[in-house]
Amino acid sequence: MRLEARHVGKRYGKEAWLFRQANAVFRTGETVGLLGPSGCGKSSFCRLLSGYDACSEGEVLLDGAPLPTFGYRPVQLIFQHPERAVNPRWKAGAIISEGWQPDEALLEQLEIRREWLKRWPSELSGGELQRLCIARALAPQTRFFIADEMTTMLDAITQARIWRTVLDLAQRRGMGMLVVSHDRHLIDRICTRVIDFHELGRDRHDWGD
Ligand SMILES: Nc1ncnc2c1ncn2[C@@H]1O[C@H](COP(=O)(O)OP(=O)(O)OP(=O)(O)O)[C@@H](O)[C@H]1O
Repeated sequence: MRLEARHVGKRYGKEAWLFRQANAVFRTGETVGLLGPSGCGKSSFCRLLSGYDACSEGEVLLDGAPLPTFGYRPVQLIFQHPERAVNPRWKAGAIISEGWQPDEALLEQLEIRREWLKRWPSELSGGELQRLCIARALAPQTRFFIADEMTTMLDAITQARIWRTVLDLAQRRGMGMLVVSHDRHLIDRICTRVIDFHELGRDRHDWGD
């Protein structure tokens, strides 16, 4: 499968364009790293790619067709801030099984404890909540998995364990991965290709506001 950003641009309200004419193609089976300085628009780009936000111009295509607007999302995004990705009025057990029922083995690999499932999001740490979000996003229908600073809030050992689990699943299922991180060491270790956000094929001279 192929996920494509075609002449994509984003601006918030009447603010200046954050980026324009961004082009990129991602394929299932590859793990791509996305690098760029803080504030350049990487998270915004990921939200467009996963269908969580609308492009101000251009389009995102999955095998040549627009992303589905209902049902389970084939392009899953793990946000940098998990507390913004969950419904605070749902208990963890309902959150995790929103799109599918993760199996015991996955919960164990992500070190998710059963008792967390009875708690409200506000009763969980950022790292615990992030692991629930990761499990929620790993349904068999996920074709692309976008990790936006996914493990920043976790300790090194938990980070390594989670990446091993996610990468192993990605390989077995032939998922496509897009990894956004300021950790160059992580990107170099796990990615098959690295792209610089500023090199997504846009011409800064033609922006205009
Ligand atoms: N919903 C929004 N409304 C208005 N401005 C926004 C919104 N989301 C992001 N921005 C602005 O867009 C710019 C880019 O933010 P974004 O989070 O996409 O960058 P980033 O490259 O992911 O940064 P970082 O590496 O620090 O996470 C920032 O100036 C941010 O304040």
